[in-house]
Amino acid sequence: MAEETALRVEHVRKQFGALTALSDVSLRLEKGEVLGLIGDNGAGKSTLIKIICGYHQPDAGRMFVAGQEVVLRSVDHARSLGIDTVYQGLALINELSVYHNMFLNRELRVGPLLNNRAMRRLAREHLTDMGVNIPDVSAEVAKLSGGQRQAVAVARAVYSDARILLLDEPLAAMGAKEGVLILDLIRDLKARGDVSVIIIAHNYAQVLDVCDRVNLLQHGTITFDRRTSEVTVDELTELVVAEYRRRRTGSGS
Ligand SMILES: Nc1ncnc2c1ncn2[C@@H]1O[C@H](COP(=O)(O)OP(=O)(O)OP(=O)(O)O)[C@@H](O)[C@H]1O
Repeated sequence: MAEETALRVEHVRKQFGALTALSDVSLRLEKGEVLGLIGDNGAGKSTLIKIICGYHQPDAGRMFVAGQEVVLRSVDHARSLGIDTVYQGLALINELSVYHNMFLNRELRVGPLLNNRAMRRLAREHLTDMGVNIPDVSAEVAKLSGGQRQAVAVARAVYSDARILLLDEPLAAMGAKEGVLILDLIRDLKARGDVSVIIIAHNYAQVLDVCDRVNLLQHGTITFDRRTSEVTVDELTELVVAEYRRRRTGSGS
């Protein structure tokens, strides 16, 4: 059978000086799947995402992309393998237009000149394709709402042929309306079936709403892996709270 697992992480460990951020993390992401990564503050979620996107190198462990083992040297290297990340508020250049942002570092040209007309048209088409409503792609990104900015960042990552998309708290600090826009975008991606997504989120209701599976990261390892159809918000909350209580009372893990 063809390899359907988009990403496999095996026994990854990451140390920052004396601090063990990840002790032994293994996870898998199936093709077309949306995986929610949850865990308390400081559990190591961002560290894991930064390893998968090539920003940090792990101290131990292995990674496989579509069945092939990879040793990521950098974010660019990961990107060349179709792994792209969207960080909250970090992805775009505010002073540039929506379409310039979408073609950043891969501008279309006619000879030495920028082909603005083609970039505008393709940006518009692509955003419409993804169900993102941006009235004017020539507008500066600074003029967009937080949700629209996030949507443009996701669209850019997808447009760049990302096959594995890592969203680090895409819904944080967002209004209800903007949150819905991003959730819809993630649903559209899921419907396409060729992009696999890992989302870090603190809102368990949203995780259950949009993800196929959820992984809980606790004391440097994945302690819970379940299909979202088989778990409730209360169960997830209880798992995290129980761990928090254990730590506070010092009764070990
Ligand atoms: N570059 C770094 N240098 C030193 N320590 C780090 C570094 N990055 C993360 N850490 C530490 O590693 C641990 C895990 O941090 P990480 O940001 O991965 O957690 P998180 O689960 O994403 O937390 P949050 O939900 O609060 O964003 C924390 O104790 C953090 O202080």
